[in-house]
Parts: sequence; C-alpha cells; structure tokens
Amino acid sequence: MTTRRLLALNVGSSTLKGASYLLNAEVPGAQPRVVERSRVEISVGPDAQERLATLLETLSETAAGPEVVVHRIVHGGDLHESRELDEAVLAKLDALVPFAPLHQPLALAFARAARLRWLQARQGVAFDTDFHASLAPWSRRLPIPEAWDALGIRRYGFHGLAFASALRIVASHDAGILQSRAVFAHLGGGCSVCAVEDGRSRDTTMALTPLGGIPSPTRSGDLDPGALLYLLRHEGLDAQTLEEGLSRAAGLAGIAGHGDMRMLLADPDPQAQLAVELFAVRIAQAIAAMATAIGGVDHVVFSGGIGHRAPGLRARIVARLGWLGLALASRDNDAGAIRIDGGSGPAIWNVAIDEERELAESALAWL
Ligand SMILES: Nc1ncnc2c1ncn2[C@@H]1O[C@H](COP(=O)(O)OP(=O)(O)O)[C@@H](O)[C@H]1O
Ligand SMILES: CC(=O)OP(=O)(O)O
Ligand SMILES: [Mg+2]
Repeated sequence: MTTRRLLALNVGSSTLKGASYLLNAEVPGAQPRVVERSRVEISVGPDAQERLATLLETLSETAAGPEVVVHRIVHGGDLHESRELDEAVLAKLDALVPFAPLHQPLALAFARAARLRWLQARQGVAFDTDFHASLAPWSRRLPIPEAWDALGIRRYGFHGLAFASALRIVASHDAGILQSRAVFAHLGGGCSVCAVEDGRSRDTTMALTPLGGIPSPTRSGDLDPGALLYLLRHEGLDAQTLEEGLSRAAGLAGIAGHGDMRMLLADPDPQAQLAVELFAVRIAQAIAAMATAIGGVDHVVFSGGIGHRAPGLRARIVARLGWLGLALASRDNDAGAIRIDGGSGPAIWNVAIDEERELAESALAWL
C-alpha cells in the first residue's frame, strides 16, 4: 500500500479549520482512499505563519510535514475545478481580491505561507464559486448595463464546498436528492441559500461578493443600492468606511450590537428579538424564492455554525413555510437529528458539513 499525507485548510471569515488525512492506495496509481486523521478549528488572525504554526501544533503534525496541501479559496472567478497552485493561478486569484475582500487576502496569505513552509509539498486550491458554474442564465446575469457585465460583475455564488458537502451527506442517506429539487440554507459566519436541481446549482442568494443576499451575523446582505449612493453622496462616507460598516457592523450586529446567535436567541431585549425575527423571515423568504427558481421543493437542508447548531432558529424559519408543506418533528429538531421533518411534506435535513473532506477529495482530480 502507498500512503501520502494531506492537509486541508479552510480559511473562513471567522474560523480557520484544518484537517489532516492519509491518502491510501492499494497499489501505486490506484484511486486512493481519503482517511481522516485529525482536525482542528481556531480563530483566524492576521499573521498567517503564526496561525499555521498554532494549527499544526494542535494537529500534532509538526514532525512530518504534509506531502499535499489543499486550500479553500472563496472566489475563483472564471476558474473552475480544483487545480494545482502555481504563480499564474496565484496571480489570477490576487486579481479577485476586490470581489471577496474579507476572505481572499487572508486565504492567499495562508497559501503563500504554506508554500514557503513546505517547499516540497504539492499544493492546490478548490473554489467556493465552482459549485455554481451551473447557475441558470437568468441567475448568473445581474440586471445592470451590458458594459458592467463585461467587467465580470455578475452572480458567482459562494459556499460551494459547504453545499457540495451537504449534498454528499444527504445523498448518503437518501440518493433521491440527486434527482430532485432541493434548497440548501448555509448559515455560518456568512449565510447563503441555494437552489439545487438534480444535484446542480441553479440559483443562489450571494452574487458578486460574499456581502450580497440574505443578512449574515455581521454583514448586511442585499440593500437598496440607493442607500449606498445616499451615504456616499450626502453623508460623505468613503468606500472604506462603507465596506467596514456593511461587512463588520451590519446584519445581526447592526441591529442588536453583536452577531452571536446563541446569545440573541436567549435575549428578551426587543432589539435582540428584532434581529432574530428579521434574520428568520429573510431566510424563510429566500428558501421560498429558491423553491420558485426550481419549480418546487422536495428537500430543505440546513448547515453551518448557526444552521446546524441553533434548533430554535430552524423552528422559527420552518414555522413561516408551513404553506409550502414544511413541518418539523420538534423532538428530532431539538435533539439535533440529521432528519428533522414530521414525515408529511418535503424532507428537512440538519447536517454537520465537512468542507475539509471536500477539499481533500478534490485533490484526487489533479494529483
Ligand atoms: N450553538 C450555536 N447556536 C447559534 N449559533 C452558533 C452556535 N455555535 C456557533 N454559532 C455561530 O456560528 C457562526 C460560525 O459558523 P461557521 O459555519 O463555523 O463559520 P465560518 O463561516 O467561519 O465557517 C458564528 O456566527 C457563531 O456565533
Ligand atoms: C463565502 C463566505 O461567506 O464564507 P464564510 O461563511 O466561511 O465566511
Ligand atoms: Mg464557513
């Protein structure tokens, strides 16, 4: 048997998740089996070398370095499919920094730090945007002048590795999801909802950047574009101040002062309750909108730090979708079971996604 050590790095907006795997092949050249060894989650920080060192210490992987490293890259632009990282790919990803300013610089700093640290390792990237290569033409195009579309201002969509993982996990319980209409709600540091028909993304709420779509804990999501023009033109805000406000001080935090859903759900303060209500209604509306995009819904799938861990929020979202036939089995929902519907309408799933495994599996395409 041949064995290679692989490290998967998932740089999110609030967390850095790492997992180490063995790629075991019975004979040289055979498709390897991806076997997880250890995983860790730490908060992100500005010093990539220091964070990498901390991550490796916790993974107990300092003695033998990885032979393969795969990085999650939020924005791949027109690049599709996982691929090996070289200077030309890095340059293309650098150019996409303005389309994902919270994520892309950090992830590329980690990729560069990892390339310096493990000079001998083969390193690659997989993109959040890749899952959405199949978006419907009316979803991909934004209703803006042609000349702006030509600049690349269109819907790309994000959280693709999260949706792919959720799809893989649900399909392992019910392969029927691969031939049906499914709506995925990924609710974490960033939140987005996706319409998936026969296993392919057709529409999603985030668009050009991970700032669009439904609100997130500290991000505004979609706004009247006139509000931004007003702030620029009449309140004298510059682009930097606007970006900071929309990315870090908006969403739940804009209304309630912070974006921690655990605390908000338990807080009777009217502003906390307004934030939760606005969040739940916008997500429920997005689920209905995504169902409309694909002519109905057979499965609804929740994931992400909030989507998977906050049963009270799932209950509030589903309560608004009874007219679509959705109903929860309350006890299963409260217990955090994977299948949480009452058995009558569409199936409702609650999954602990594994983006790191998606990263690891994606490397098999270019190794
Ligand atoms: N038990 C919980 N209930 C509600 N929210 C939670 C819970 N645990 C974590 N969260 C929230 O989940 C979010 C992080 O989700 P995650 O998907 O891990 O983030 P990232 O986008 O960094 O990958 C944070 O906003 C955190 O407050
Ligand atoms: C795309 C995105 O918003 O990712 P995250 O939720 O990990 O911040
Ligand atoms: Mg995430």
